[in-house]
Amino acid sequence: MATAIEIKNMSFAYGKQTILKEVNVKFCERKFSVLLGTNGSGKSTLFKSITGILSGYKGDIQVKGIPIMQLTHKRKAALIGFLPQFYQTVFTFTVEDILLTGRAAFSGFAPTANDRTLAQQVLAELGLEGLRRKLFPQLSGGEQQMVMIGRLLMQDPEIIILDEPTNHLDVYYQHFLMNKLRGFVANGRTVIAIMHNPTLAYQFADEVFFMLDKTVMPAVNADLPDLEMLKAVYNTNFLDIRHEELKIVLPTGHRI
Ligand SMILES: Nc1ncnc2c1ncn2[C@@H]1O[C@H](COP(=O)(O)OP(=O)(O)OP(=O)(O)O)[C@@H](O)[C@H]1O
Repeated sequence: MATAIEIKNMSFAYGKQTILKEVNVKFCERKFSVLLGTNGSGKSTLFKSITGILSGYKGDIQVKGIPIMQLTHKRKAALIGFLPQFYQTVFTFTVEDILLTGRAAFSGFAPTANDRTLAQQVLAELGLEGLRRKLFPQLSGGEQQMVMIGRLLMQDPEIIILDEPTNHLDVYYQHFLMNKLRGFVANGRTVIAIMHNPTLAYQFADEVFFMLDKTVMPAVNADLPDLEMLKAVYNTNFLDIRHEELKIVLPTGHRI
């Protein structure tokens, strides 16, 4: 299986605070990989490094064999799309404007007719047609999140990296989005996401990874919830509940 992203001997510190230590991990092409881990364990720091937002790391991060920092802006936009955990717009852009900014690396600030047609298609694909002329800052958190997913679709990168994509989404839209992400993979894209819900991770991902002790560990079996690993990561016990094909892992909430 070809590698989309490879991280070799990577370490990162904010000042004297070491966040990531000797991370070695490969994310496969055309797979849906999920990274689980506790708050503050370094997941976003890792993803910001993978996407070239943070550059102060030691070691190597390669995208399809090329060090991320050597990619031109346009090449990077064709390869990697990133949904950050936090975003803010100071300008009162409409939803359509926000979608069109997804094409900025390719069309500059002059969207083409094709870009506008694509925006219509993306709105339809995500069931957001009614939001087209609305002002982005006036949308609900979940609506904004779906529009930002749409912006990624406009960019149409080979590798989609998402930091907590189900943030703000209701339970229906969480499943809707996870199915969409599976669809992207079926269409040949690579998806890598940080998530906080182990049940959704095991339900939808091809590969599961854990952030533990400042490094990334792969799950031994992404089809079978690893209760011992979950316990080590989250410091709480988990119940493993089966309902037909569904594997539900439920934290008991008691600190060990
Ligand atoms: N810009 C920064 N300067 C200094 N420390 C930072 C900075 N950004 C993050 N940190 C610290 O680095 C650690 C890792 O943060 P990070 O955002 O990578 O965690 P995370 O695993 O994504 O957490 P969460 O699940 O809560 O989003 C935290 O202790 C955080 O306080």
